Amino acid sequence: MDILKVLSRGIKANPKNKPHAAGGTPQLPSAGALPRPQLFHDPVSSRGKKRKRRRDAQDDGLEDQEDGDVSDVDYFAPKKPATESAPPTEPEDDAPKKRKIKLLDEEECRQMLRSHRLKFTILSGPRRDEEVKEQEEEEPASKKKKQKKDKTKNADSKKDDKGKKDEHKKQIFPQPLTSFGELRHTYDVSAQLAANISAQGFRVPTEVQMGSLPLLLRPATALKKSKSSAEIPGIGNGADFLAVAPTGSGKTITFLIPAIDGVLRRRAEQQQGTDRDEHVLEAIVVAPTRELASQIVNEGRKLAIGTGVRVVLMKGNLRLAAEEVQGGNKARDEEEGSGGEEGSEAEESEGGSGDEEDEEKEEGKTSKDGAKPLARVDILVTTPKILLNFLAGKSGARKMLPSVRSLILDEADVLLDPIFRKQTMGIWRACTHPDVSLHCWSATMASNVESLIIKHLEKRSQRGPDSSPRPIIRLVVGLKDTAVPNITHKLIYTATEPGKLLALRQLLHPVSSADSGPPLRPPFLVFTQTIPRAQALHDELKYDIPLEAGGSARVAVLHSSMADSARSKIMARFRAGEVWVLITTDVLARGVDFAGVNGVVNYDVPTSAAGYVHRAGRTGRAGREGGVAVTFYTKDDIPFVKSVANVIAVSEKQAGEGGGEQAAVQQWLLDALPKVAKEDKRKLKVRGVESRRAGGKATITTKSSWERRRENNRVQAIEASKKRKRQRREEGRGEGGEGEVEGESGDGEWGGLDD
Ligand SMILES: Nc1ncnc2c1ncn2[C@@H]1O[C@H](COP(=O)(O)OP(=O)(O)OP(=O)(O)O)[C@@H](O)[C@H]1O
Repeated sequence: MDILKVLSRGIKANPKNKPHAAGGTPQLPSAGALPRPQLFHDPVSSRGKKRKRRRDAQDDGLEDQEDGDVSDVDYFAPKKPATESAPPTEPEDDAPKKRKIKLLDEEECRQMLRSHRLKFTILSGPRRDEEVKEQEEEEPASKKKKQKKDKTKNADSKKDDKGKKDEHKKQIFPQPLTSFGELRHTYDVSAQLAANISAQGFRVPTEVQMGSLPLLLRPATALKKSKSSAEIPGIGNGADFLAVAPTGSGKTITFLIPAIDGVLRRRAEQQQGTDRDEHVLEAIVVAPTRELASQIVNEGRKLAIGTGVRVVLMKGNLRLAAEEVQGGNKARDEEEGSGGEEGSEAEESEGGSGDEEDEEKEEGKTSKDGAKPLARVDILVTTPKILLNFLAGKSGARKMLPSVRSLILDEADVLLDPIFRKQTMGIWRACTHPDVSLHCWSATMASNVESLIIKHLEKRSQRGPDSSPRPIIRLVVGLKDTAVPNITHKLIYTATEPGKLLALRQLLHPVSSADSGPPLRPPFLVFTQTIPRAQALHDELKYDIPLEAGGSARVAVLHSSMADSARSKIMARFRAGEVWVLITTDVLARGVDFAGVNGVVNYDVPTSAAGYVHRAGRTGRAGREGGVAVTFYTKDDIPFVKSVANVIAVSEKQAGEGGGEQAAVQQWLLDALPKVAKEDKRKLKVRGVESRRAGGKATITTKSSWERRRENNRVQAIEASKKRKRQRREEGRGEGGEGEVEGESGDGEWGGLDD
């Protein structure tokens, strides 16, 4: 069925839209035939060396397939849930045999990393011996200075800190992963894990995979050819890691592969005759919403098929192996953060509250059933609060998770934002293994969040002699972190709210609206600021799809105050292509991967630049081109639209389309938009545009307030006229039936207009 044709509801076909008008199979842009998962591949001419294409990589046949036809890939197929019992895709014996691969020298690494816009920086780390000496010599002097000048104390220590950090901020050039085949040959991952990765059908690693996997799997091998790495103390113990990479760039498998590999390796080291039934909780992945957590579990299970590694979603009734300690950490909790202080709207917008309510209900069941057997878990995936509830324990006792070696924060910036900070820090503190590593992932990372991570990691590394010192390494993919370079952006001004709804309808019926922006083809996501607005928009749009095309079932709404089961059903229907227009709040803005989504509509402007990046990033996944993000703004948004306009301008620049007539954001607009004060930005992030909060202009309708008032007056006038008629009739009856006609004119009907 031609979706576009049906949606156009019989309007004459625009000859410009030939393929669809002709009734041909629609080529849905985001499901296009040539997904290039790599976003950047610049020619690098510096230092006169050209990138060599290695023989070994060609042998794997992976690079050669990069440009192959993948039109057979069905992006609308529902995501297959991974089941534990599924047979291994490739038995160990049939897995590719290991081959030795020559490592690139440092200059080759540098060239290749630069060409893919990968930048590794050491943010902090243990000092070299000579540095420690130097610092000790300086210390007494700086102490005196501190006592002397109380006022300048903070400024001085900040300067010192900055100096120290800068000293350590050096770049490194680890081996890039040029093909997935290298995981087995060079980085020694298990044959089964390698087979599971290959079964996913990925052909080339994305940039974040290219950069991170060698370093996270085998840091010693990844840095073997790097002369500068000899000067990085502690690198042999691995690294705490921060990765900032574009939306849809495959971060999920990038953190899951090392987590699964870590479990398998330790098993192999500890018990030679591996007992597959013994499970020790080794890694925790924290994600902000239930939808994202379930998706990660599903991805993890696909990678873990046949390895014996159990990837489990945290539930309220799950009992984990934990160590109980007396006395709470209340004081520290309070000191750490202001969890929840930002108010319910912010929690809703990030999916905090709704999930947690459901989880709390489940938790109720747990407490009655204390004797449940321990869950068999190697890798736990959780939202913050449900795990924290488990850890909180009763009567002052607090549970710790000493076996956890790796804490992974997906969407780390939001997990360390005040909304979730207290909960996330609580989980981090419960991971008491001296060598626990922290890996943070996101498409956006504000500098204050990065500083917070560094501060806590540094504090932690000073804890005691048991912990092995290691550096903190940051990887940034791309020129700037706040961009979505591979999609088309549109910023559309409508003077009023009703105008916005009309414009959205035109996008739904693109044939009739040649100049209302790019045609949007279903499926697409529509984001609103609040739950009431999402519901109201759903009410407005649900009858827009004709019955013969599926009618109201094609439009759905999903938000955090819905029951968990309803949310899951809608997710499944959207993934299966049954729902074409999904109206939602920021609960689906982060992490959720719908491969076939062609467009994103910001019906309400996102409340921050990061918010825009994540929403827009729901389309154009894995480098697919053709995705469109349309953002509407009205008068009310003008004070806040600059951050979104900036992201669009940067995205176009990264894509090499900056400036010119075609740019979605012209320079004059950037210049004209007012700058937002810091305090207003903060308020906007927390509360959104004030007038759209419930009680303000939460209602969504095509009618202007003037029209609505006129309609209301008309109804009242008709009522009044009828009443008068009745009265006169009664009076006439009393006075002999005179005067019935007089006064029955339209005067009454229009009389209410001036009130
Ligand atoms: N090497 C690859 N080649 C092609 N597709 C890939 C590759 N790696 C991952 N993918 C696919 O890319 C899509 C996006 O991946 P993923 O959800 O991990 O992105 P992400 O970086 O976490 O995005 P976000 O920042 O939005 O959370 C998924 O459908 C995944 O299966």
